[in-house]
Amino acid sequence: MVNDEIQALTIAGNDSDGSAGMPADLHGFFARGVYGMGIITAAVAGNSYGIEAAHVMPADFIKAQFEALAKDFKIRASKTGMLADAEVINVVADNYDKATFGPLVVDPVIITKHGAMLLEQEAYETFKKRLIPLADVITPNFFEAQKLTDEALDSPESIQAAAAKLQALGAKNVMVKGRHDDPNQAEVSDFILLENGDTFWLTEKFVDTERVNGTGDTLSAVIAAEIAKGNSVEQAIRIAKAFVHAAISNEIAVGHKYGPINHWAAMDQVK
Ligand SMILES: Nc1ncnc2c1ncn2[C@@H]1O[C@H](COP(=O)(O)OP(=O)(O)OP(=O)(O)O)[C@@H](O)[C@H]1O
Ligand SMILES: Cc1ncc(COP(=O)(O)O)c(N)n1
Repeated sequence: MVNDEIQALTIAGNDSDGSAGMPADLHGFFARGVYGMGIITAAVAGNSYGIEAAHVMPADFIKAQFEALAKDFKIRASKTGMLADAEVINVVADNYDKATFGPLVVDPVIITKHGAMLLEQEAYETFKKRLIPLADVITPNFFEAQKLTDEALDSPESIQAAAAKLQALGAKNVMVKGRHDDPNQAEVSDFILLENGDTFWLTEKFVDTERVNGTGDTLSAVIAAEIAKGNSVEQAIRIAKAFVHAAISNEIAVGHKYGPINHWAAMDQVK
């Protein structure tokens, strides 16, 4: 049998409530017509109120997952999510071979919207040194871009400067996601710096909802899925932004507090 269905991989943590981490990534892959695989790095015990406990996978087990996949599949693009600590970052960087796993989208998962730390502070330098140089695309949110660049992001110019710094650290393409923590804001704008130096802003209406778990996970997964399908990085980013916006704009009633986004609606609305 020919091994030619389009295959993509997420290297991420599982969130038990399905709203974020690997489940959100796999929903994103599925919605974009790509077969999804997952190397699990950690698991969190979470629900729509927050995260209650976390467990990190042993490094040799993470390595075993890379080895198992490398023997069998033709993966066209991958993404990273929660990496937890320096040991996990090192094992991912040691085993990430682009010829086998394709271009890499790095979503620097550092802290959840609701304040749970998903990457140890001692691991930031390892993340910069080992993971950012592997990134074909990096998608920090506002807070993560500040942490990784030591820039205070308080103006469009400072956001552009932070993106340039991340590119200087080795990421080919950079998407710095805009703030969305003011209920009175009208829009959310993300800044994109491409490998060839081109830049643009992507702006959408701010959606005032608490159901935004897994937005960043889904965005980076859809970027990986679209790259796997052969789209350019710019096309992949534009599709992912439209997909996540549609998913945020159509609430679903799962959980009592901070719910997941709606991948079904996005699947119908974004072709
Ligand atoms: N309330 C909102 N209204 C409109 N767009 C939003 C809203 N929240 C997030 N976005 C958009 O969703 C995308 C994901 O960004 P976000 O900043 O939520 O990622 P993140 O914080 O990394 O997410 P996660 O914590 O799930 O990893 C971006 O394009 C962002 O502009
Ligand atoms: C395993 C895992 N990975 C990533 C997130 C980010 O999620 P959020 O959308 O809540 O910030 C999460 N909550 N859990």
